[in-house]
Amino acid sequence: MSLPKAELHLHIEGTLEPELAFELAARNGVTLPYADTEALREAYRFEDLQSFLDLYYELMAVLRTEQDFADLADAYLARAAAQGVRHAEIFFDPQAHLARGVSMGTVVEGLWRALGGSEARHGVSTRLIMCFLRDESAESALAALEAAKPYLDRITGVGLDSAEVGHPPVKFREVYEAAAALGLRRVAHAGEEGPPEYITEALDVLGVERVDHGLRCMEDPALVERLVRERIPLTLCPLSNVRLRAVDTLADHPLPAMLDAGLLCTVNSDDPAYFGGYAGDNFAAVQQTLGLSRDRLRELARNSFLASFLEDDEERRARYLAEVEAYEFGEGVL
Ligand SMILES: Nc1ncnc2[nH]cnc12
Ligand SMILES: [Zn+2]
Repeated sequence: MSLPKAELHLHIEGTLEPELAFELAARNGVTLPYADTEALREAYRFEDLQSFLDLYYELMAVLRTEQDFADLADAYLARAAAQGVRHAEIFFDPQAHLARGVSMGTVVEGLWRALGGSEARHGVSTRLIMCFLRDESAESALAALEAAKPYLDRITGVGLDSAEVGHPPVKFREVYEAAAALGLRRVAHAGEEGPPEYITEALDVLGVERVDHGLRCMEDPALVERLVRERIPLTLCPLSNVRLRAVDTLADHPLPAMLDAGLLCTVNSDDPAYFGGYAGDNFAAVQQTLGLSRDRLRELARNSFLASFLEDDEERRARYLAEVEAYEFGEGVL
């Protein structure tokens, strides 16, 4: 058995494994500019966030039908379940699909085909969070929010992702106000490549309840103190940080210092098909390389459920938390 955990920072488009990419390309008559899965994997050497995003958006061309999105999400849920994920709050990037002529309905209905059966098939409860692309305009984000209105019973919240530097949270003030008025929960990527000020702005201007990454808060002690005091969860993604060079090596990752500072940290996979591992792989990597104790690992698992949007199902949250406390570390994968 694996350590029970919630995954709170996961881009469903970032779970597209090379094998599925080629299968969907064949199914949809799309030609990929790579000879085979090996050649594609060769392209997974990133300099920074942008070099990853270029490939991430390019490969989305294979996602065209409801069934494609269902197959993508079902494959993720199977992998996540095998690594102890009991609850997943899943990001998707509607603007990247709308721009290719794929409708919001196709995306949401397709994802829902997998998410709706996830508890029965995989034992994983789910939530869906639509992200705005911060390198696109606020008007484009508002149009995506408008297109999502018929599907709001399936969408728990909004997020903000894509190229961070030069696109501060304040650009999306009105969009987040509109999302809040619709009853949506709010999160945003901040402090991955961008400065600590973006984290403060996401909290103060966008009203986010959780910060995705938030790594660079460590450059500002007053901000760390505030995040600790207000119990703001951070969804860290250690293997992503190494692959996108937010840290030099995993051994340099500030996770232990962040936990020592009292921050409410969680460990997640971000875009596991591209960054070398799913949720359990990220836990195993930080255990092995950063030497986290079992108490720390249990704390990370506990935090993941505390930080999750399970307010509408506190009974379930309590059950998951009890599973974390009862977990016995052994030979199994984390
Ligand atoms: N790590 C990341 N940062 C920003 N945008 C993303 N979109 C997918 N993965 C992302
Ligand atoms: Zn992310």
